[in-house]
Amino acid sequence: MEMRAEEDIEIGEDITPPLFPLSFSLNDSFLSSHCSSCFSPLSSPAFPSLSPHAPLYCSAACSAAYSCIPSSSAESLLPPSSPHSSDLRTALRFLLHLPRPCPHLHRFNNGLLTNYHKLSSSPEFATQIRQGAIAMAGARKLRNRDSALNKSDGVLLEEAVLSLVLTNAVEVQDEAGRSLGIAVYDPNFSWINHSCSPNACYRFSVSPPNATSFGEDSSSSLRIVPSVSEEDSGVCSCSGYMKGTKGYEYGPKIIVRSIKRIKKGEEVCISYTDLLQPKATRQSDLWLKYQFTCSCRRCTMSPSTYVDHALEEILASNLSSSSSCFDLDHYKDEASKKLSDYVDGTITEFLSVGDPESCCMKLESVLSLGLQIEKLESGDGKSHLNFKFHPFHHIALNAYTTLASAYRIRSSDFLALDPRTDQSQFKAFDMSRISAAYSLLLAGATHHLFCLESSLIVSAANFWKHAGESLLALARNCVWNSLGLPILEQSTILKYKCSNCSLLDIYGAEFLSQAERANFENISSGFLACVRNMAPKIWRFLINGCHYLETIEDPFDFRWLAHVNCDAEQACFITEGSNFEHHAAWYTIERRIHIYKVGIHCLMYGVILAQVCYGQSSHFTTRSESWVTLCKLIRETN
Ligand SMILES: C[S@@+](CC[C@H](N)C(=O)[O-])C[C@H]1O[C@@H](n2cnc3c(N)ncnc32)[C@H](O)[C@@H]1O
Repeated sequence: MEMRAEEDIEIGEDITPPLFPLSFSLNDSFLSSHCSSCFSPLSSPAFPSLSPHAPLYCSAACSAAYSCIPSSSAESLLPPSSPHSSDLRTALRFLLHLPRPCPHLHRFNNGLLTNYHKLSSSPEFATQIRQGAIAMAGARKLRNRDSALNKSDGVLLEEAVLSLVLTNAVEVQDEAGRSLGIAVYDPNFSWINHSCSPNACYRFSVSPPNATSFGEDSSSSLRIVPSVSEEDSGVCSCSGYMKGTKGYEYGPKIIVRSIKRIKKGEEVCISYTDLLQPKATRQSDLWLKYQFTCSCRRCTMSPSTYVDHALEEILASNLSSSSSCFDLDHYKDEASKKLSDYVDGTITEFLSVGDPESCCMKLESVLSLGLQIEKLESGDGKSHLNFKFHPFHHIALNAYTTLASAYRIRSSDFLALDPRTDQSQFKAFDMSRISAAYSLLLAGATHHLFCLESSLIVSAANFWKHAGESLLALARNCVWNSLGLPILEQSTILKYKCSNCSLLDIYGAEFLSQAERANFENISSGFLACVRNMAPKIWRFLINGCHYLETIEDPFDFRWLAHVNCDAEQACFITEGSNFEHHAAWYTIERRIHIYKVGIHCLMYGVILAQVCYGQSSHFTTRSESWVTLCKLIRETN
C-alpha cells in the first residue's frame, strides 16, 4: 500500500488532520517524568494511579481516559525488565482493539502490514519476536487467570502483532529531539512509504483529551488517498480496510506536512531514517530496522549524488604516484571506519563521563590531523597515507554538534567556578565564541547540502535556529560591557536594519503568508547573499585560537573547498589546547553589532524553515525565548 496526493499540494501545508494513535507507549526512562496518556511533561503534582510503579498522568482527564488500559492489556504482568518493553506494551494495547482478532499473517484486518515473514527471516528479529510474543502471551494468560503458559501454545497472534508494531511504530519525539516513546497510527499514516528524498515530514502534538495544543490546525483535512502498490495488487483492495479498528481518542497526535510541492496523484513519502547520512548508512539502517532496501531516486543515482558523496568523503594525502584508485578506495574504507569509530567512541565517552575539555581536544585533534594508515608497497617497503574527514562528512557534522555543546558546557563551567573574575569571564566568553562558531559551521554546511537536497529542510531549520540563538547569546555576553563598550539594547540593534534582504520586513508581519512560504526559495537566496556578505566581518573573530576552525575559510560560501589541500590544512595543531589571542582591538561595537545581525538573520531564517516543516505555531517558534523576544521587538519598532 502507499499514499498519494488527492490534489495539488503546495510546500508547507498540512496534508492530514491531527491523527490519534491506535496504540502507544512511553519508553521506560520517561515513565516517571511524562504523562503516560498524552506524553506531555509532568509538573507536580502528577496524578498517580494506585500502585507505586503504575503510570502517572498530567491531569484528571488523562487519568480518567487512560488508566484502565495498562491493567486490561495485561502489561503490568509482563516479566520485569523485559527487553523492548515499550514495543510489548504497545503490542498488548493494540490487541485491546481487536476483541476477536484474526490475524492474516501478512496484514491485519485494519490494513496494517505485519511484515511477519520478512522480519522472521532475520535470525535476530525472529528471536526478538518469538521471545516478546511468549512474554506477551504469558501476561495475557495470567490476566485471564489461565493455566501456566505452555510454550508450544500458539503465540502466532502475539508474534504477528509485535511484527506489526516493529513495522509501523514511529518514535514520538519531544522538541529537543528526545525519543519519548512509540505510537502506531491508522493506515492514513501507516501506509506512507519511506523515501531518502521525501516530500513530506511529520510532527507530533501532545495535549490532554479535549485540549488543542501548539501546532494543531483544526481546519486541516485529509488530502492523501490510499493506493494499492504493485506488491499488493491482487491481494487486497483498500476499500475493505480503513473501516477496521478504531483507536483511542487521546494520546500523542501526528500531523503530516508537505516539504515540497506535490502534484495530484504523486506518491507522498516520509523518511524513516536520518537523511544527513550517506547512502550506505541509510541503507543499512533501513535494513536493520525494517528489512527492506530503499530504491528511491536518491539511492539509485549513479554515480551517487553530490550530497551523498560529500557526506562520506574522506580526504587523503601522502599519495605516491604509484597508488592506484583501487588501492586508495581500499585504504579509504579502512580509514573511514577507524575515523568514525574514534569519533563515535569520543562522543559516547563524553555523554557518559561528561568531560567536555577532553572531548573537545580529542575531536579537534582528529578533525585537524586525521589519522595515518600503513600502506604496504611492492617489495618490503611501507609508507603511510594520511586520511581525514571532509568538512561535510556526516561524522564530522556529528562532531560539530558535540563540539558546540561541549564548548557551551565549558563556558558555563568557567562561570560557575568563579563568576566574578575577569579571567573566568573572558574564558567563558571564548568558550561561547567557539561554540557559536561550531553552530554556525554546522548550519552553513547543512545549508550547502540542503540547497541540493531540499528534503534536508528539517535539519537545516534546526541548525540555523541553534546558530542564531548562540550568536545572540554571544552578542549579549557581559564581557563586551566590561570592556567599556556601550551597552546595546536589543531594540537599538533592530534599527540597524538589513538593507540587503527582506527578512526583518517579513517578520514585521510576524508570520509568512502562504504565498511567501511557497516562494521561500527567493527568501533563501536573499538570506544567503546577506550572511555571505556579513560572514567575513565575524568569522575570524569567532574562530580565533581554534585550530580546526581556522582551516575553515568561510562557513557560508564553500567554494574554497575546491582548493583544499590536506597537507596544508594540518599545518600546526597544538594538542596542548587552544591558544586564544586577546587583542582589545577585536572587541569593537561594530563587531558586536555584526554578531547580533548575523544572529538575528540565522534565527529568523531557521524559524522560516521551521514554519515550512512544522507550521506557524510549532514548538520551534513558540518555545524559543530569543524568537519570542525578537518578534515582540520587531512589532514595537515597526
Ligand atoms: C509503515 S509500512 C508502509 C506501508 C506499507 N508499504 C504497506 O503496504 O502497508 C512500512 C513498510 O513498508 C515497506 N516500505 C516502506 N517504504 C519502502 C521503500 N521505500 N521501499 C521498499 N519498501 C518500503 C517496508 O516493508 C516497510 O517495512
